[in-house]
Amino acid sequence: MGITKVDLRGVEPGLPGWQEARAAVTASLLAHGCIVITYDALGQEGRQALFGRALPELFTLPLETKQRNVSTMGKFRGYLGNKDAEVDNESVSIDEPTDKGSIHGFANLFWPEGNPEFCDITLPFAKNLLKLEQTVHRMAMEGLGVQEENIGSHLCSLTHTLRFWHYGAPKDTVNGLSLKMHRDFNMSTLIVQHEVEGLEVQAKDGSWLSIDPEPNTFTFLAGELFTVVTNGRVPSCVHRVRMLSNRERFSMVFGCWSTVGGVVSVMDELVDVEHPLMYNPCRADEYVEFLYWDGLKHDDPLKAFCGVVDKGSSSSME
Ligand SMILES: O=C(O)CCC(=O)C(=O)O
Ligand SMILES: [Fe+2]
Repeated sequence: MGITKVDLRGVEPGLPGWQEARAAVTASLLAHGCIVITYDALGQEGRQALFGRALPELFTLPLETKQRNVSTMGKFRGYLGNKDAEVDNESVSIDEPTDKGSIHGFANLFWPEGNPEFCDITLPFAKNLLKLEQTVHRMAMEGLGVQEENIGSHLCSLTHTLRFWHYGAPKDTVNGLSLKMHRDFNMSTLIVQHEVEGLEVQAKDGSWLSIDPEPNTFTFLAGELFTVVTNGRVPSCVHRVRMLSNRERFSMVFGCWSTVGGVVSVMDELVDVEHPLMYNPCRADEYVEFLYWDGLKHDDPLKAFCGVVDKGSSSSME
């Protein structure tokens, strides 16, 4: 059994096909925190321009140039590099990629004469990914019974990044592990693969499912903040990158975050007698700091950070 794949091309609220697609999206997110989607976000030419030209060019630039990619929005937002570790991967990221100025600012770091092709492709691509992300969030919220006005304010409270990854041919030639297993600590992620396999997600029974790098497919992963807003109903997806063919790989990741300093809370409708409140309101930037300093001390860092303490199990404290 693999992760469900759903075709969201032309699927809009109120049109035929919305309810069936919503049921499939909600069921897969509840089961795995993951869904694979067919969507028109990047045509063949755009795919070739980004994966075939811009990213290979960018990642062959000197390290000092790539390290100019810094973010004012918090830890883990700019250049990330692991080239000296047991894995060979690095990435750069654009804050607010649906803004033309952000994309130009990013391109100018690497192509001082500008790169109109990169900018002209990336802006509409990021806008398409934003629309897809909003569709998936809306489907999950509707599927769980959240009211329209709360869905609207949730969608308005989000910010975005577009991260580009490069993985060298795996150093670990037996297992091909190129990015360690992890949960994303943001709200959600849409992953775009190209030609080279790698993304694997963990099913509930602990087995690993690989996601084919088919063109026009996008993998939506719920992050830990999605678990908070859904009161624990949607698990954050555990995933990793494992490349069994001896090739380099590029991928693109559209990340969704709460606003910097914004408070993330469980949605009212998702707390009831059967589903008592699981998480206290929390700030994502504080969670990132917590993970950075204390994350490794805990099996479930999210619970340690903002989980509601079960009063029944605290009797030894009385
Ligand atoms: O490159 C990929 O497919 C996955 C990247 C990833 O897991 C991440 O950016 O958090
Ligand atoms: Fe990830």
